[in-house]
Amino acid sequence: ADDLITWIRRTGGLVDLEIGAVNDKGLRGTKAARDMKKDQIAVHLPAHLAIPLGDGSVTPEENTVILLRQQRDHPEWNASMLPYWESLPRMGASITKENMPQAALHLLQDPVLAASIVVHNAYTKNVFEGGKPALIENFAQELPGIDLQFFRHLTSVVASYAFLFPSEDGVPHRMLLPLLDMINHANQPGANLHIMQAESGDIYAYTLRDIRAGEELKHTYTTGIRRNDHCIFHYGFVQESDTPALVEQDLPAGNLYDVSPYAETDYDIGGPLSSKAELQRLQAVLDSFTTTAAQDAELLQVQTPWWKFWARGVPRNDLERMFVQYRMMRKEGLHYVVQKLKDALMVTHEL
Ligand SMILES: C[S@@+](CC[C@H](N)C(=O)[O-])C[C@H]1O[C@@H](n2cnc3c(N)ncnc32)[C@H](O)[C@@H]1O
Repeated sequence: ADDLITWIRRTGGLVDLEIGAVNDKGLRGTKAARDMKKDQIAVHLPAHLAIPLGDGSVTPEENTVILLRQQRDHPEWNASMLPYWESLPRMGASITKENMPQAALHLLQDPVLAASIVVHNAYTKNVFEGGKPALIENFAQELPGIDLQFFRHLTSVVASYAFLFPSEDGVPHRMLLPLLDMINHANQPGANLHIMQAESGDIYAYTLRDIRAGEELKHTYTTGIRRNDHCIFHYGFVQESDTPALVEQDLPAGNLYDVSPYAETDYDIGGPLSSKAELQRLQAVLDSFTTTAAQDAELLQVQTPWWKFWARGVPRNDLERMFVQYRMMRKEGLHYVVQKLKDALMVTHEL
């Protein structure tokens, strides 16, 4: 952390934050080093430290090939970026759709999300094996030393660490941004930082409100991850929310790639989704699970006796616990909305 911060300062940047563990699981993130006022600059990253990748439509696999070629073709630049490469997560520490282990996917109790992860895993492998000849025909020949496992890992990092910014030509473009990619995500209104690119190309992270020393700094990632199915798929984590929330695919017109135009408030009395048909649809989703939210909560209890580890369905590591937590929170969201709908339909005498 110190090397990275020193390097950025030495190369013309400004850093006014700390890097460290931000929760009891040791998640790495950033914190305010002192009390900060609204509109203060926490990081100024000079344009020359940004690593440009493809435009917004380019896949993480293609961006990874772009990055590997850049490293190979510009050895001096590659060496100068060493503090950044060293700050990136080691193999096994970044888990997303590109490299998520498949054996435990059934714990999600979400066949659509599980299948999409399997398909994406296969796509990454296919690119590595030359299935997209226009991109790269033979990894071993062109980029010796890069095996499938490393390609999956780097693609996962590129997918979950790159930033997407609007540009003057109207085509958004992606970049890797040292240090700024250590800042974790929060949905609005939980974020306290905003990251933007100035006309000069320099990038700034500035405070959205007053922040106390030691508070974690968070910004809202530009890849939409408001809901947990998107969050697991693209970033490999789940977010807790104050009120139980639905996942994207449980909302009409929502799926893993599209954001639904609806939200929980649309189930309020008189709202566009306040109907008996919606109640039946959501109740059917809830009834389709093989465990209840309460049973899931029990499985997640930390003091699981060792002998229960061998019982079927008990999560045995952080990834498995996250999968169980995902399905538990999904059910809680469904319960919450089903109850809300029942109340609304009682009032309007539709139930
Ligand atoms: C751009 S990185 C952020 C820095 C990262 N925590 C690290 O140690 O390098 C994105 C990754 O951080 C983790 N992450 C980001 N926001 C999070 C949050 N609110 N809760 C838990 N993990 C989060 C996820 O693993 C995600 O894929």
